[in-house]
Amino acid sequence: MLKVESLSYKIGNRTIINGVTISLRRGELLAITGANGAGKSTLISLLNGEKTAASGKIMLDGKSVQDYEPEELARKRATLSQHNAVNMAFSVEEIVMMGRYPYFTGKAREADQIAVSEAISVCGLTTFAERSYLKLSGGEQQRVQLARILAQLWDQPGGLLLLDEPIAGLDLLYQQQTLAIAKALTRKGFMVIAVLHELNLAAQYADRILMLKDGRRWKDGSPAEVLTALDIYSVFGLETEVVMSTKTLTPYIIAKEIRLAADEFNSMIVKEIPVKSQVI
Ligand SMILES: Nc1ncnc2c1ncn2[C@@H]1O[C@H](COP(=O)(O)OP(=O)(O)OP(=O)(O)O)[C@@H](O)[C@H]1O
Repeated sequence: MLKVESLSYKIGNRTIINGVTISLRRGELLAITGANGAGKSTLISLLNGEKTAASGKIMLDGKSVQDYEPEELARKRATLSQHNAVNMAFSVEEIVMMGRYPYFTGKAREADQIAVSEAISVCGLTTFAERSYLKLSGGEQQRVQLARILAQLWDQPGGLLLLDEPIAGLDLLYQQQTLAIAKALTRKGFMVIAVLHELNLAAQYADRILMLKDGRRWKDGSPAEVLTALDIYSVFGLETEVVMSTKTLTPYIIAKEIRLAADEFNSMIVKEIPVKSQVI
């Protein structure tokens, strides 16, 4: 179980995350959503230990994350980040094997090889295994990174997967496939937290949604509780129509088209921005 209590984070005088509380049980998928700059990635960085909170507590399976040995934590918690800088020509298999580094020193064991090959196949990458990571498309690289973190927690049901925009840049099939994998993992007992901008996919796959606004919890609950037209307008400033699917009982969001008349468009252009002249 993950228990996050009153987490706050500041940069200078600005509070980026303000008293966020999360409670997540094994087998649950929580989607975090909110406008650009709301603090979603910062919250993921606090949860994965990349950033340190100014105040608050993060408890994983009854123990503060600060009290874990780094390797023990790496076997319980894995993160798919938005930015994965790889500069060397590793193969797909080698990148996925990096997920197993917390388990061995020197030579990978048979269990590590199995975890890597199974994670690769779940992510539909079997035919890519030998290819150079650097020569893959952005979406393909994203799938390799997903396979890497799956390999990391492969034999650790109950582990926590933190996914920061896991479907950004993926095609229609792999968006669904990625969230289906996340959902299937929750059925095995994993906990998943995924930052998602696509509200309809969040409604389709998440058990709960945490909506953030300006670093604070705006609302937390089932997709039907959180994704109301009023809440979406309050958080994103966008008018939508929310239709309830009678089959799945999940909300479906249809954004109202924003039509800009010529004069409205022109009024958005700020004229006479002072341009710094170059002194030669
Ligand atoms: N290093 C930094 N210095 C100053 N401000 C920062 C820094 N990193 C993040 N911020 C600010 O913190 C706020 C939250 O950023 P964060 O990346 O967490 O937002 P987000 O909700 O993930 O946004 P997006 O949907 O655009 O990815 C933003 O206003 C951002 O400008």
